[in-house]
Order: sequence, then C-alpha cells, then structure tokens
Amino acid sequence: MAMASSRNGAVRGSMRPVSGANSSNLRSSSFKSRIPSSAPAPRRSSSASIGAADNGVPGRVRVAVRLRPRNADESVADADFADCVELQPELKRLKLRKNNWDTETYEFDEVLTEAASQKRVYEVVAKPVVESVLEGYNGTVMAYGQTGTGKTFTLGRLGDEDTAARGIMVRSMEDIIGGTSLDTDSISVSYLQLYMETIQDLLDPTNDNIAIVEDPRTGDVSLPGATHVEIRNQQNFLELLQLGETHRVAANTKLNTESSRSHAILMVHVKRSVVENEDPVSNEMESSSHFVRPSKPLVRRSKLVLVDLAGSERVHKSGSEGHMLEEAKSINLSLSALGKCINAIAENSPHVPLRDSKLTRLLRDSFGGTARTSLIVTIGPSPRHRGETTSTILFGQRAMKVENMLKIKEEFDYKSLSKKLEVQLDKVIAENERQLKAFDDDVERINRQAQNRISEVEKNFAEALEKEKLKCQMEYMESVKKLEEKLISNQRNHENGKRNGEVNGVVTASEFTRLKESLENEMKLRKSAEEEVSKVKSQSTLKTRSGEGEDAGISRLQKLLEDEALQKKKLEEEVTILRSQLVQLTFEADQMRRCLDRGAPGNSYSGTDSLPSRHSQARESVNGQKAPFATLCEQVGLQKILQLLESDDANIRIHAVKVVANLAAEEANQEKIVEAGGLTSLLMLLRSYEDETVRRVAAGAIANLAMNEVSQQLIVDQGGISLLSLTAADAEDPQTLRMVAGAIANLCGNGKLTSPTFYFEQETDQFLKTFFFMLFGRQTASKTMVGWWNKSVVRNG
Ligand SMILES: Nc1ncnc2c1ncn2[C@@H]1O[C@H](COP(=O)(O)OP(=O)(O)OP(=O)(O)O)[C@@H](O)[C@H]1O
Repeated sequence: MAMASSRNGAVRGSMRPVSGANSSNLRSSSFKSRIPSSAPAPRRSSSASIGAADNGVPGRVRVAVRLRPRNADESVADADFADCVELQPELKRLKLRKNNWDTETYEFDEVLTEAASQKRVYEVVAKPVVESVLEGYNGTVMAYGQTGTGKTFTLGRLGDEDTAARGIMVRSMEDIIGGTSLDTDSISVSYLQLYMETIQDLLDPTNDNIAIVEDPRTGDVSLPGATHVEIRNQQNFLELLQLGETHRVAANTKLNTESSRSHAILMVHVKRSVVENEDPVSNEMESSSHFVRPSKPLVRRSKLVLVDLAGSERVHKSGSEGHMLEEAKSINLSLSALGKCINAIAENSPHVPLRDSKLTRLLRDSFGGTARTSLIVTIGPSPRHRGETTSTILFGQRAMKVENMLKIKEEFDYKSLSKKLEVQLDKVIAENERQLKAFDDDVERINRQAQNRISEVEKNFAEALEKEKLKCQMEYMESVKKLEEKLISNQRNHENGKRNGEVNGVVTASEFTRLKESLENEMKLRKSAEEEVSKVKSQSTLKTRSGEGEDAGISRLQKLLEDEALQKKKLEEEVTILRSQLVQLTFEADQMRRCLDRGAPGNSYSGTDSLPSRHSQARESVNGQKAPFATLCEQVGLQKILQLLESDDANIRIHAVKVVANLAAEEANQEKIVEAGGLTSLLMLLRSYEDETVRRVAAGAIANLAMNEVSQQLIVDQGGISLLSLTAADAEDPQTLRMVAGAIANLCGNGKLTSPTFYFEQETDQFLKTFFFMLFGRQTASKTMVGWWNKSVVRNG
C-alpha cells in the first residue's frame, strides 16, 4: 500500500493563482435552472415503503466540465502553446482544439472555467443534489477526469486555512446539517475507498474488505460492514474527513505528486422525519374520542454519495511501474467498466455490465437508478494531454444521456410512532396515577371527616350519658331523701299513736318493714343501674380506643341507653308507688287520728272499712292545706296512678286501688277519674276475683264515684249495676258487701235511677245480706229500696 498522505489541501496548501484565465466576461448561470424536470415536488407514498416500482420523476444525469488552471509545469512546458480547450461558459460550450485549424464543440450542463470559485462549483454542481437529498431522494456527485486535473481539489478540500477553498464534501455537509434538525433527523457517514477492487473503510483501516450487499427486491446497494458515524456538527464531520484522508492511498506520479490511487466514496445517510397530513374524515370520527391519535410519522431515508474517482492515466505518461502500475491498471479497469455501463445505459442497451467492477456495482443507483446524479468532469488545459481530455469530454457527453428515475424512499417511522405512543402512554399513565392519587386523597379525607364525626358523636354521647346519669342520681337521691323524711315522720306519728294506745292496725309494723325492704330493693336496683352505666361507659371508651365497629358500638350503646331509660321508668314507677304508699299511710294515719279525735269512725271510704258518704266530700285539712291525695295527684299525675291499676304486680294494684278509692272520695277528683277511664278499670277489678281486698277497695271506690251524678250515669251505662249485683252475690267478705251496698245505695239515692228491679231478680242470701246491711247500716237508704223491701223481700219471707 502506498504511503498515506493528505489529498484535500489541508497539508498541501492553497491552489496556485489562476494564470491566463479571463473570468471577467463569465456569466453566472444555474445548473439547477436548466434541469426543471429534475426538481420534482416531494410527494407522499401511500404504502409503508416505496419500492422501485413506484412512479418516479425523470432526472437526467447532469454534467459540468471544469477546467483546471495551468500548473507550474504546464506554464513552462506549454508556454508557447495555446490551451487545448476553449470555454464558452455563457453558451455552456467547450471547444476542443483538435489541431491548429480544427475544433470540436461540446455542450455541457455547466461549463466552469479555471477561474470558477469553489463556491460556484458547489452551487451549480452539488447544491441541487444536496437539496434533493434533503427532500428524500438519493443523490450522487461524482468527479471524473485525468489524473491531476482537480477532482480531489473540487470534492475533497477541507479549506481549513482558507474557507473559500472548501470543496463539495464540506459544503454539502454544511447544507445538510443546516437543513436538518438534530431533534427529529439524523445524519451518519461512511467513508470508504475502492482500492484494487477491495472496499476499505477509511474510518477504520482494519476493516479492509467490505462486502457489497444488494437487495434483490429493490436493487438497493448497501455496505453493512462499513463504519457509520453519526454527525452532530460540522467540526465532527471535518475531523472524520481528515481521518479518512490520512488513510487514503496516494502516490507521487509524474502527473500528480499526490495522485489518488483509489476511488474515494463518502456516503452521507440522511434520515428525516416528516409528518403526514391528517386525514380529515378519520379526524372527525376520532374527535369525539378521548384518545388523541398521534400524527402519522413518516421517515425518509436518503443517501448522498460523493465519489472522488481515481484519475485515469496513461501509464507511460504517469510513469507508473511495479505496484503503481498494478494500481493504474485496476483504476483504469474500473473506470472503463463505468464507461461501458454508462454507454449501455445511454444507448438503452438491454444489458448493462454492472457486475464487471465493484465501482459499477456501487454506483448502480447513480446511473440509470433512482438517484439524482451530477457529474463533474475535470480537464487540464495542456495540449499535451489532448487525448486524455478528449476522452474525459466524451465520457461526460455520454453520461449526459443517462436518464435516471428519481424516487423518494419514504416509509412509516414505526420507531418514532412507537416512541410517540410511549410518550402518550406515559402521559395517560401519569394522568391516571394523578387521578388515582386524587381519589385516594378524597377517600382519606372523607375517612378522616367520618372518623372525626364519629369521635364527636361518641364524645357527645358520653357527655349526654354522664349528664343523664348525674340527673338520675340527683333525682334518685332527692326521691330517697323525701321518702326517708316521710318514712321518719310516719314512724314518728305511728309511735305517737302507739303511745296514745290508739293503734288500730291501719299502719302495721309489717307494712313499715315491707316499705323498708322496698327501699332497700330500690337502693340495690339503683346500684346495679349505676354499675350498668359505668360498664357501658367503659365499653364505650374501649370501643373508641379500638376504633373498630363504631356503628355496632353506637347501636349497642343506644340499646343500653334505652335499657337505662326503661330502668329509669321502672324506678320512677316504683317511686310513684312508694310515694302513693307513703301518702296512703299518711292519709290513713291522719284519718285515724281525726277519727280518734272525734271519737267516731270516718264516714268516707278510707281504703279500709269506712262506708262512702256524701258528707265526706271535704278533704281539705283544717288549716286549708290541700288533702294529701290531691297533692299526690298533682305530684304524680292521675293518669299514672290509674295506669297502676293495671299493673302486673298485685301489690302495686292493691296500693293503686286504695289511692284511687281515696281520690274518689274527694268530689273534685270524681269526674276526672271517670273521664280518665278510672271507672272502667275499677269495674274490671271488681270482677277480677283475684283478691278480696282489691274487690272490696274497688267497690268502695265505685261507691265514692257513685256519689257524683255524672259518674252515676256512666256506672249504669258501663254495666256497673250488674257487676255490683254479681259481686254482692258472691262476695264472702261482709266489708265487700258493705261497700257494694253503699255503691248501690248511692246510685239509688240519686233518684234518677227508677228501674232497679233487675237487681233483685237474683234472690240469693248474699244479695239479701247486702240489703240488710244497706237497710240497717245506713239511714239514707232510698225510699225505692224500702218499698221494694216491703213488697218483695219481706213478703217473700
Ligand atoms: N481548479 C483548480 N485551481 C487551482 N488549482 C487546482 C485546481 N484543480 C486542481 N488544482 C491543483 O492541481 C493539483 C492536482 O489536483 P488534484 O490532486 O485534485 O487532482 P486529481 O484529479 O485529484 O488527481 P488524481 O486523480 O491523481 O488524484 C493540485 O495541486 C491542486 O491543488
């Protein structure tokens, strides 16, 4: 391999001054403007991948000719001779002097004189191709010419000392970087040389035999073994170019001190993302959906191939020998294969010998393929190389006949689509997570509020419970205190009575004992109630601490509260009864005392033995205070006392009926008792047969009620007479009979009840006994009764 050296001017310095060039009359023209058919508008593919079968846009290979200025040798050697070519750039013509008197004229797409700047050369030769590459087409810019005519100068100069000297490679990359976006597009390069029919990697010299891979379906050529370097900026690229140049094979020949011995191929891969226009129909359909359909991403992959061919040479002129001769042969062979292919394509030959050389295989897309191709042929002015110049010009002329079919390679960018979908999915997931978190926060907040509310309710409940308990305790203590006071006062009275030797058994010791027991029971009940309350409270505290089953706890507490209320009600009933008992006892003691004072028995029913009488209505005490039963009635309530008549407890019933009987002795209460349903209850007790005392006292109560005119009619209406008669018939106790008789007497005494005959249809002994008592026990028996006695009872014996 020949010594590596720079061929791009970075080392060799700048171009020598143009000699003999007259550029003042040159008219600038655009290569692009002359190839309107090669500037197709970008179009969109309807398929995922656009193959070669798709309709393309015709695009002829454009050819420009560039004349190198005379070099130092030529200035000396050809000093007396005119250039072998004469350029007419304004006419895009070149006149080739065959000899002093004969010229041949050739037309090119662009004619660039020795004075043409690198910038102009780039703009007319390469820029249209670069623009096409940015649009998605493949493009090729190739330099062909005799050795030493300026191919590398045109293509490969870096211009690091003089930016004006930058060649096509550098300027192309500048425009590609400027025309793409780092965010959405990518640029990568491979730099290779075809040397002695092997493809070598200029970016990695160890990679020196790269295979050409052809896609049998599309015919696309690729070099998968080549190094691909991503380009992020121009500096990046310049460094790569320099690196590649150091690895390119060059040699010193007679015609070029730095003659390229290989074809250099720079491949620039451009991948651009384009967004397909939205489909309005599907957009409408999807507008109602929450899912935002991502725009359809497409990707266009294009390739710019910049080829700096090795120079064709006549070996006897270049002086190549030995290995260099082999190189020259190989170079000429590949260039000749390229020429043959171009000829075949230009002449529409059915066979194009692409396979004759690796160069033609590599460039199959550039000539007769889908790429936009621009060829610059470089020539020297020296008449000594007229033959080689002619050959170059003819090569260019044939190339101009080659028609390519430009096609965009466009495909769906699945990678980008998946990336976009991933981003969208991430957004949806993030949104979902945000909503979930908000929901959890809401739940937590509601839970917290509920917990606070429960705590508040529990606190209120505990407070209410405590208050209720205190109230109960206070009431209880008060009741007990009152009871005890009354009990003490009764005991005192009792003892006084005893001392006076007037005890008649009304308030017995056993009754006091029972009362005491009742009080003790009451205390026990109260104690158990208190225990229950503290138990409930501790349960409530435990429940609150554990924080479990608040609802169940609350309902249990409510149940306990209800039980407590029931218990309280019971206690109240008990208190009522005790009160009534006390009142009863007080009353009886008072009555007894009064009787003793008067020296005669009381004449109203006392709940014991006294007969009811109209004269016993006044129940006010001497000093004008209310009677004890009236006070009881006010304290306890008549309704409650009457309810006790139906109590399940016989003891309570007895006390209740006694109280009611005493109440009934007071005229002011009689109507109230009847209106509150007391009469009905008393009549029922009369017939209950359960206890003779009850019957007796009930009869006494009825007898008291019978003194009232309103009550009398109600007694009759409710079948009271019949009940009294029946009671009289089966009563064993003379006291009972006496009470019944009193009741009937009071009823008859009214005078309004004129048909009592039915009383006497039952002529039993008991019945007669009743009336016996009635007649002899009471002076106030009615005349009707006496009449009946005379007529019926006495007559019948
Ligand atoms: N247009 C030009 N203006 C000034 N100098 C030029 C021009 N073209 C070429 N040269 C000079 O001519 C010499 C040969 O040029 P270059 O090496 O580019 O030729 P080449 O065609 O690449 O040769 P080879 O095929 O042997 O590699 C170089 O010194 C270069 O600077």
